[in-house]
Amino acid sequence: MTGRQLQTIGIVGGGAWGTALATVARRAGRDVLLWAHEPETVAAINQTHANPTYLPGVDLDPAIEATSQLSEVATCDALLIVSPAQHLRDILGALQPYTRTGQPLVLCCKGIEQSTGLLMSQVAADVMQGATIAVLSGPSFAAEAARELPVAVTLATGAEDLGRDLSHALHAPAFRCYWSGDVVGAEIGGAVKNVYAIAAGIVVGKELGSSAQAGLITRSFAEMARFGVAMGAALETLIGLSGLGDLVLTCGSEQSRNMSLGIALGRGATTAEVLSERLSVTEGVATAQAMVEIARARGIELPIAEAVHAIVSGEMGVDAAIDALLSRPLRSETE
Ligand SMILES: NC(=O)C1=CN([C@@H]2O[C@H](COP(=O)(O)OP(=O)(O)OC[C@H]3O[C@@H](n4cnc5c(N)ncnc54)[C@H](O)[C@@H]3O)[C@@H](O)[C@H]2O)C=CC1
Ligand SMILES: O=C(CO)COP(=O)(O)O
Repeated sequence: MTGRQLQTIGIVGGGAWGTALATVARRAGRDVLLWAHEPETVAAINQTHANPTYLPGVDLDPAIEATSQLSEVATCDALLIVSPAQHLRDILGALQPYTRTGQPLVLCCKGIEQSTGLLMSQVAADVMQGATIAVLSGPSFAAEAARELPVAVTLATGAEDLGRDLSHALHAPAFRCYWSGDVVGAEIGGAVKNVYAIAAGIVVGKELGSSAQAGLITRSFAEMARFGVAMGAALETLIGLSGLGDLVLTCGSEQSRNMSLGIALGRGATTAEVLSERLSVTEGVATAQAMVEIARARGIELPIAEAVHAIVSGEMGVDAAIDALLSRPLRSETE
């Protein structure tokens, strides 16, 4: 039961996650219209009810329609914004003339804007002053959500009644949203876990063992918590689905594009080699740079994120970065 009219859901972004969220919203009983950047994705969804480029092997409900016009998708009651993080500003700028006051914009991308160091909600507030912003984040592989496997996520907004309404509007039998008032916390967890998933992949690619993997994930969470709290996140949120939950998922599965980049780096590939073979987005690369720049400016110590950035940018080799991490001075665990 929702308090406001959220029957039509517009999805802005026809990649794997946008398409998977379209299937979720449809199963939740909503009318769904998806905007995609590429005309061929729009044609495939409308004509063959599939998105073979970004979400192969999934049959879409024929009631899910696609459009190339932002003006059309903007007529929906709520909009899920599912672009890559580095394209968010341009897409919102193009969408802005068609949006309405009070229309919820649910940001589903996970990253920090590289050129400004802004979080996704801050980019949205910059482009669309006064917009009604929410964040959907948490452990959720697109292919699993689309196959109707159980998924639980965080839906964060400043207004609890909107969080509750959006959570109900997107609630499908296997898709659960838990609402939260901590927008910054929800987006920081989702953004920075991508950086640590690259590190976890390097551990696998270098065959450093299960003990190293557990140690790395735990120290990564310590960095996530230090960074997040300094940026205004609540620790409770970082311990939840959008923080620890997503860190555990993406540091533990080769399905993660970020972790699989790390595995390839650990086996000797370069970032450019791996990314040149991908159409899909690997958010941790740009976010690593944004994150270390923020951390340096604010005096937040993030040795693992620094190491990931040094490796993906080519400033340091994998072996040298591992040596540097292992030779850091000993310290109290909770410092
Ligand atoms: N795939 C997943 O399992 C999940 C992804 N996300 C997040 O969702 C966001 C989108 O990721 P995916 O849907 O996986 O994307 P994807 O990697 O499947 O596809 C790339 C997307 O980039 C778009 N794109 C490429 N060039 C563009 C341009 N110049 N302007 C605008 N868009 C352009 C494509 O149209 C496509 O939608 C990311 O921030 C990701 O972290 C969040 C949760 C799960
Ligand atoms: O965010 C995700 C799962 O929650 C997807 O992770 P990757 O982008 O690393 O594939």
